[in-house]
Amino acid sequence: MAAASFSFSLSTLSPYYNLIFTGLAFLVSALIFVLSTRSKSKRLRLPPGPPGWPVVGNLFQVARSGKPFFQYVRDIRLNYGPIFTLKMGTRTLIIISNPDLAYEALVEKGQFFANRPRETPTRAIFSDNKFTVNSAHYGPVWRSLRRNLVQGMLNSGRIKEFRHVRDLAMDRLIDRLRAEADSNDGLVWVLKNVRFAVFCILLSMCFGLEMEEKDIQWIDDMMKTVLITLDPRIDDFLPILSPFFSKQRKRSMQVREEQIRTILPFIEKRRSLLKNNPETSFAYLDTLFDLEIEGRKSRPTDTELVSLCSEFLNGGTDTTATALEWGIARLIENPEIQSKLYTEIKSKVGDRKVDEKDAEEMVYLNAVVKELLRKHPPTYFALTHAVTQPATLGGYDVPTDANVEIFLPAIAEDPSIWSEPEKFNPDRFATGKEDADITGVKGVKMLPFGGGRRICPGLGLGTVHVNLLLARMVQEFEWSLHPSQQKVDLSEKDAEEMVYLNAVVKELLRKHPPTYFALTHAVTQPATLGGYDVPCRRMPT
Ligand code: HEM
Repeated sequence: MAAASFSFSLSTLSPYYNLIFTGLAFLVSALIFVLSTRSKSKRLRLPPGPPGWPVVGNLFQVARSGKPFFQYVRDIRLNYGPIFTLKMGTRTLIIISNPDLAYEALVEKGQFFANRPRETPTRAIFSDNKFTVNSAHYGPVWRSLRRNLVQGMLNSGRIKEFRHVRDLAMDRLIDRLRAEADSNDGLVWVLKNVRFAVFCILLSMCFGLEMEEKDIQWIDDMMKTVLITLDPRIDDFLPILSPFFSKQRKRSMQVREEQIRTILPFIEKRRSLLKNNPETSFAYLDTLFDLEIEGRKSRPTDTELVSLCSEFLNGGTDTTATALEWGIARLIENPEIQSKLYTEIKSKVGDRKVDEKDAEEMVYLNAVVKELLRKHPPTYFALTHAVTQPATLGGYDVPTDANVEIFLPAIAEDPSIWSEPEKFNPDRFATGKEDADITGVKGVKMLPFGGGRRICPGLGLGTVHVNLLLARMVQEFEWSLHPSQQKVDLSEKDAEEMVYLNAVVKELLRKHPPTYFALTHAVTQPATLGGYDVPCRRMPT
């Protein structure tokens, strides 16, 4: 779901530094809270962690480190081991970075670790008080919503029914890339284009309506605004400061109203389409209108429908686009892998367009995608889990109000389960020398879709999208670095931005230039661009 469950960065915090210190001086009532939590945690045997300050815990240590949160976690785990505690204001984070502990939590003790922590007030506004699959407590509402999503929409039969939608979106994506390259000296913005293609597919699956491009863009812009609004704020960790954030709360309410105003007309359109033409082809929304929720008499309200549709649209958009951007970057960095992949596609389909059935059967393609998801899980932290009742993990206590975070890169980098884990090497899977069950059921080696009872229900659809997009993009174009760049930027700063999807959207639009990759169009003869040789291998079909 759009992805990161928890994000925290210096830039998030620094503007509030003075405010917090001043605020704390006269918020004496906080002491009551401190005393009560301290006496409670004394009785618990929490995993070790850096000593924190009263009230704020480790909040400022993380901020002062000047590192992105994921980097702070990466470093600090060397001191505190595979399970440790960070106190972020009123929130207790228990961070796991070891496959056995992840297995213990998600599989062996899956029924206890299947909850979500309490939501921030902003998140509660957008989930309509935990009425989405992702946000719902582990209980009857979650069961009803998840069963409906999986059985009604994300099972393999249903996914196949929407094949024509994907084919159309792929053709449009290729056309857009080509047009952008033609008008821009061969440069294209991978993330933006792929994101839009996936968004179109999900939109069509959700509403089943013909939409004009301007409407699609309008909804997409709205969704991005929502993601930005959901960015964590300091008062999420220190609710006592919330009086200082009334402006931001007001803004959240406005964005929510805007979201409802944007989505509701399409819900109404679908309602009337179903009424006038009951034979019309199926859409996810149809399963929601009359959905019976365990333990509740009423059907979902209009605003709840808005939240559920938004969840569907957001769940697989940024995650898939992020995977693809990493994929293209890795292929540029490793031309021999790109070449091998192209050869496999060519020998499988000749000059015909590669389709998803072909993609399913291609051993090397599947190996590339698996290696991609191992090396670059689109979310660095599998979404935050919480326990339904006090539990233990690795011999430590886990209280019900703790956020349990699984730090996925640590598992991908673990030399005890992967040979040369730092290397991007699809052959590890293609040759069968190494393998992994990505659901984690048979043992945890990689968890790009999370695991246990809350495992991503879009695993099948997400995999189809990544496979098909990569296959089509490699079949149609040869990907190479623009001459203005010396090497592919695979720095973890980018990775961090990709994890924190809210930030990606914001940062990419505001600060960063598009990710520029050059497309080569000539094959019959070598070409030059800006005075440099452009390697040419084939003509786009
Ligand atoms: C490459 C694509 C995708 C990736 C990498 C991905 C990743 C994830 C991850 C890591 C989780 C957290 C699992 C956990 O809590 O342990 C998750 C949950 C979820 N994902 Fe995905 N996802 C993808 C595509 C999709 C798609 C296409 C949809 C729906 C259209 C979707 C809908 C959801 C939902 C609803 C949840 C919450 C499940 C629950 O709480 O029960 N995802 N996803």
